[in-house]
Amino acid sequence: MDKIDLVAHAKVNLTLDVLGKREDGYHEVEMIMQTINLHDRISFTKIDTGIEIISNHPEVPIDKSNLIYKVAEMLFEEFELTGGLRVNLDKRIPVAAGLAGGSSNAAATLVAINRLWNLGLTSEQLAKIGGKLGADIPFCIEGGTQLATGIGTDLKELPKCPQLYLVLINPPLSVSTAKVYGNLNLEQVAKHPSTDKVIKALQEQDREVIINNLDNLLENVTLKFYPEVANLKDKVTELADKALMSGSGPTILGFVSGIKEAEEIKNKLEKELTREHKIVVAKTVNHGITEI
Ligand SMILES: C[C@](O)(CO)[C@H](O)COP(=O)(O)OP(=O)(O)OC[C@H]1O[C@@H](n2ccc(N)nc2=O)[C@H](O)[C@@H]1O
Ligand SMILES: Nc1ncnc2c1ncn2[C@@H]1O[C@H](COP(=O)(O)OP(=O)(O)OP(=O)(O)O)[C@@H](O)[C@H]1O
Repeated sequence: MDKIDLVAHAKVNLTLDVLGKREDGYHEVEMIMQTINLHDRISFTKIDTGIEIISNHPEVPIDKSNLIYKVAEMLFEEFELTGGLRVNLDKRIPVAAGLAGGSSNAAATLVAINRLWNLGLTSEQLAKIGGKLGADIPFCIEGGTQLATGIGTDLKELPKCPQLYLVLINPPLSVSTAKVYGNLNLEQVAKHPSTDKVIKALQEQDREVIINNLDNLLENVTLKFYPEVANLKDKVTELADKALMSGSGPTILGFVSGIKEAEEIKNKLEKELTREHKIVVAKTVNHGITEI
């Protein structure tokens, strides 16, 4: 096999709790991660030599700083692979949005190289390698609905989430995940997410309880530093059943009961917000990286 085409999905955090800070600067988290249908398409082709990235998105680096490149380079060295790799990235997931776009691309690269070079690695082994390059990468491989603990790389499969519909609003600003974690003062946090309640609701397939308990502790930092994100959340709160920030932000998610409601909010916000806002209707899916 010389070529493989993969779909790399975005993720949202249904809950995101931070339990403490570790000595290495990273934070202990507890979060329920969920894959959504918004995705990039990536084509991987074996070539004679080198790692080449072609992308349709001006904000995505195509040099060594691309997570795709980092994963490929790491695997080529670790497994002494011969030949090279050309990667054609059709980017649809907004960049630096809190949707794990780069991490998902990295997860796809692990899956692609494993298949193209017949490495025979299991998903768990790929996740372990991916975790060295980014905390969200292991989740993106299998995706679905999972509980992530440790720095986000210890994963436990949860009951599948009942289908949720949402509208994503990505405002035109980049948020640094490191800056958000770096400015978190846990002593000032009044309330932590009810992760256990959401896990129980997943077991009982109770959509209403899930929606009512969606919660992200990092909103304490991002909404404070970026008032425009706080305003956007207020706006979405008025329109959707529940508004929530994704990851470290700045994307705001509006959860609704169906696709029609999501489309209505999208149409309304497209008239009210500047054209630089990316607005996408999405739904939850139960799988991670998939072959086209
Ligand atoms: C915010 C989330 O996206 C939620 O899923 C993740 O917790 C972060 O995942 P990520 O972007 O893949 O994170 P990484 O690329 O590994 O780390 C980026 C930066 O975030 C901070 N970081 C990340 C994860 C973690 N558990 N504690 C942290 O303090 C560190 O400063 C790190 O330098
Ligand atoms: N394949 C990639 N796709 C998108 N961005 C990438 C990629 N590789 C490296 N980057 C860099 O990573 C930065 C963060 O982009 P990304 O879309 O992964 O953020 P994110 O969705 O906030 O991630 P997370 O939710 O995991 O914190 C970008 O500004 C970009 O320079």
